[in-house]
Amino acid sequence: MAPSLLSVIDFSSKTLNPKSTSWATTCNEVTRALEEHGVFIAKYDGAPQEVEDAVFNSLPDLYNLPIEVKRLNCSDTHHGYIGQLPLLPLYESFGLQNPTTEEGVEKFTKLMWPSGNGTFRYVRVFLSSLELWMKEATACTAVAVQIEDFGCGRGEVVDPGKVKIVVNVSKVCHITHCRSDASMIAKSYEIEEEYESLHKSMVHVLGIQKYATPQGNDGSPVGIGPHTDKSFFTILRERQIGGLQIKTKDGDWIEVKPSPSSFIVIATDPFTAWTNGRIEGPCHRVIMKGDQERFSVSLFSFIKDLKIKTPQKLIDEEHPQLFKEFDHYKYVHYYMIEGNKSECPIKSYCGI
Ligand SMILES: O=C(O)CCC(=O)C(=O)O
Ligand SMILES: [Fe+2]
Repeated sequence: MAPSLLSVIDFSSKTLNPKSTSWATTCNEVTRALEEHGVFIAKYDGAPQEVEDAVFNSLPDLYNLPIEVKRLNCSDTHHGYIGQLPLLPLYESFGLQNPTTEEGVEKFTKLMWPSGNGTFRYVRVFLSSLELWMKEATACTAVAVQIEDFGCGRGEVVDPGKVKIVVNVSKVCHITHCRSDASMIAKSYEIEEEYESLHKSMVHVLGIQKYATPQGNDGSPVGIGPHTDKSFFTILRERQIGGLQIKTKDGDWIEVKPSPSSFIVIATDPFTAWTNGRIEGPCHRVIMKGDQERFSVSLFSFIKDLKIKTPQKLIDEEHPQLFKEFDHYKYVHYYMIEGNKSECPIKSYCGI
């Protein structure tokens, strides 16, 4: 196992000041980390510990429900309940649709606990703090892509003036929670226009994963096997157990060390296509060790009713277009049906 070289980037609100040069530096760090490993650790203390405890403490209750109740969580977009898979005996997961809305969490809670569950509602509180941050993180990535577009390479100092409009807008979102300022971006840069429309078409699913401990001495420790994510972006939180491993471009596995107030941000297949291959979704897996079961929650974003298209500005003679535009849900469906047999499903699906 290679030592962990993953970047830890501080997103706590004090350092997120769009007027300061530290914001532009953060954007650069994000780009570099994502270009290198497709993943980074985001320090963010905006989700209060009690809320997080409430969320994770309510998860055993969810998994202790009878199997026929768990199976009530079905979905036509492959985000229902998964469990009892002979090839993945340790793994179970739920997909909670629209988790950042009150209705989404309410609907799921009623389905699982018709007479209510007072604790589970904290999921929404937890996610609203996470969602604010996620807006910043994805905006930050868009800014980073844009910086590259201005010809500023790795490690160079970025002129903050160039990223001002985008940065200000994302901060406004952070404060007001609204996106009425989109036209500002649309006027400025082509890539921002495309990013904005993607952002408007973004929906979320909360993945709630449980990994049991391996059975007996010869039980396989594989919680979930090597895969790349099919969401547009993944933000993951786990509970101090460890076990997530990321494959580097050299083929080594890096263990992601659990740490408090941290989220793991993972690029994905659709993100690879959107950035014209600049940022690749990394292969990752979960290997269980020790005798504690493991829970994790992941905020997966998806693009609905709008094709994902590489921004024109990321295509030139040096960077010819690598992917055709595609529908995100059709790609997910393709993956579930046949793409999972391919070495690189996004290339097989829409590669040029
Ligand atoms: O639980 C984890 O740490 C990873 C989960 C994961 O990779 C996924 O759900 O796609
Ligand atoms: Fe994953």
